Amino acid sequence: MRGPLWSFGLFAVFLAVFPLVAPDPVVNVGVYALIYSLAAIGLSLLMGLAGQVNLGQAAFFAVGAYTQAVLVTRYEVPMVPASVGAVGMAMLVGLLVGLPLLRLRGHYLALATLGLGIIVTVAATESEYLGATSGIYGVPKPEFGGRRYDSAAEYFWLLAPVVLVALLLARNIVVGRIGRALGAINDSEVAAECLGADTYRLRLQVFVLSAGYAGLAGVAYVHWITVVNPGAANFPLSVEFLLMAVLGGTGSVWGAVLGAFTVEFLDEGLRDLIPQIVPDAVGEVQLIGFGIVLTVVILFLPGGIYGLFRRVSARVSARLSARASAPASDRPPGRPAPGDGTDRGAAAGSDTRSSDTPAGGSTVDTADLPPLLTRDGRPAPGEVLLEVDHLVRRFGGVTAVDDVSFEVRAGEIFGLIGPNGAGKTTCFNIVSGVLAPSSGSVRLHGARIDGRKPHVFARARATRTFQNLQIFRSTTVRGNVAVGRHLRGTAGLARGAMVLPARAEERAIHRSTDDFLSLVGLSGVADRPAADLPFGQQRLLEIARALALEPDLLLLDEPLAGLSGGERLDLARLLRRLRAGGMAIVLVEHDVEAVLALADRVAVLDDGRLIALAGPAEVRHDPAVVAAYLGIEEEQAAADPIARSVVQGE
Ligand SMILES: Nc1ncnc2c1ncn2[C@@H]1O[C@H](COP(=O)(O)OP(=O)(O)OP(=O)(O)O)[C@@H](O)[C@H]1O
Repeated sequence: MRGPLWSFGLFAVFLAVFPLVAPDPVVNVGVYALIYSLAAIGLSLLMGLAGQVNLGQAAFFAVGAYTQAVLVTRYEVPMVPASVGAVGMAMLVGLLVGLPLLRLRGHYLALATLGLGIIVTVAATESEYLGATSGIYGVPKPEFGGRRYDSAAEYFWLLAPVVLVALLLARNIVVGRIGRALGAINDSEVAAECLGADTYRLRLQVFVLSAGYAGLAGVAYVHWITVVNPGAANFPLSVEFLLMAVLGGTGSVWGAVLGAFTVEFLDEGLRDLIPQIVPDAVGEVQLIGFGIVLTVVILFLPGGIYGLFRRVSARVSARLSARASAPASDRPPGRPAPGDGTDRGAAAGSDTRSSDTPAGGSTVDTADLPPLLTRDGRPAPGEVLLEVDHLVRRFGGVTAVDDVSFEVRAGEIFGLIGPNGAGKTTCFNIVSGVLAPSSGSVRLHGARIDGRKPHVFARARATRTFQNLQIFRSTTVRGNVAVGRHLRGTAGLARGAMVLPARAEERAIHRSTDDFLSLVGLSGVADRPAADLPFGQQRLLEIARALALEPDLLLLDEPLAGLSGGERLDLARLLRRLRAGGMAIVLVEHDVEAVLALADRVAVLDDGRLIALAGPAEVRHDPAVVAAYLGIEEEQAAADPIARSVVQGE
């Protein structure tokens, strides 16, 4: 989807040369391909980035074309300011449609946009002002500097820079902060939200932008054919845009352009070919052949033409680099120990203010462990950060959380334990906004957050990891951590599209990802696809990604599960250093001994109810806890490696 910048240069050369070498009828098809590619780029952004399907892209195309035609012919507005108005109108309609619909899940947007196409077609047909079925005639060919762009070659050259710029802006959005967040949402909406990505807002922005691209295509269209009629909004054209995006490869801005050229030339070729095979073939019969070819291509090229190109080039470059690095390939990637403080991760902690105040009421001596990720403005250790008050959550007849109350203070590790099905994860889900409570409240930094979305939780400097891993599988290890930096960046759609203003921020994000990866010992695999990591490393990656948010409150759901012995010890040490830095950590963990060794206070849930809340020593001997767990033995504690390491102050 990203595509190197040199490919823009290559494409620019192609666009410059094409009208010189191609015969006029072919250039004419090329003009349509360029016009439609603008609408397809918008659709591709919407489908690939926002994961939404629009079956009425032609409606926005028609809104752009009609607005341009009205402004130019009825009000004599010059072409360029009129274009701004036309694109703005398409975006406004996109905003009005998207505002209610993007709140809904499922395929409502696709259905509603299908309806929008019909509404625009009928409205244009019935409106005398818009010329009814005949449409609006007499839109002039563009004229700049006394030159009229009325031949196919001239119009092609006029459009080429517009398409190039549109392509470049779309590409910048894809590779920047907004594209990264939307890609993460497609992989795991809940995880992206918990890192601060506001799904609704981001999808709405892309939908409006996509409508703007279609509006621009409408402007280019109406100045080429000099007339617009209700057919501009019809369903077959929307399907054609859809085919361009899918055939080229959804989510790839390059794919949209490839798709537009392929569909237009296929269309043209089939128009000539099919009458030779079926002599009386007209209109729709020709389209059957068109449909068959497309179906075959889609069946055998699920990633579209651009996907095929990427797969082939990835295979070739993998072979070349394997050949080049054959002698050194046996070396394992460098992998510093998690939280050992000797790599760049130490810098992430050491360049912030040092803290000499360990957790209030800590049972563990952390004086020997340098604090990590301290930050100015964080509540002082011991101050209440999270207040959970009489929380209840029912699922039908099951009360998963039953009147649970507790507080978590800055600078403490708070254990939340209980047998299977006790309600621990449900508690996490409510606190982090993934679920709304049936009753009760959650306050963070004193403000109520229950029932709000997870991105609100993240904005309040809190985040979480997941019992069932929620890795962003379509990106690299580093890409995952970069999403964790979403709220530490500010580049929106507009600034992200102009790559230069956002460049400094992107560089800073890139650099900081190394710091967070080194905290969990994953620097050596930073550029590997996240999906390729073994389970334990994926768990560590989720922790690094959560730390990238620099939270005041961190909820960890079974962080030790799947880790090797060494990794568990390293993670335990990392958590103690984070606590020393003033972070509050809530730990849900089945390894009870590890929790009792690490935590300052422990809450025990059983069957949704809070049966104990005290220091680890008291919890260990609490009769209700002992009954729930069928006994917690002292010998077990002595044998537990994390417990031993804590006692020894390692
Ligand atoms: N979405 C849901 N729909 C229906 N029941 C649910 C749902 N989520 C949780 N539950 C039920 O709520 C109860 C508590 O589940 P929860 O996952 O919170 O427990 P837990 O303590 O995290 O368990 P474990 O340690 O096994 O992960 C269980 O009985 C579970 O079946």
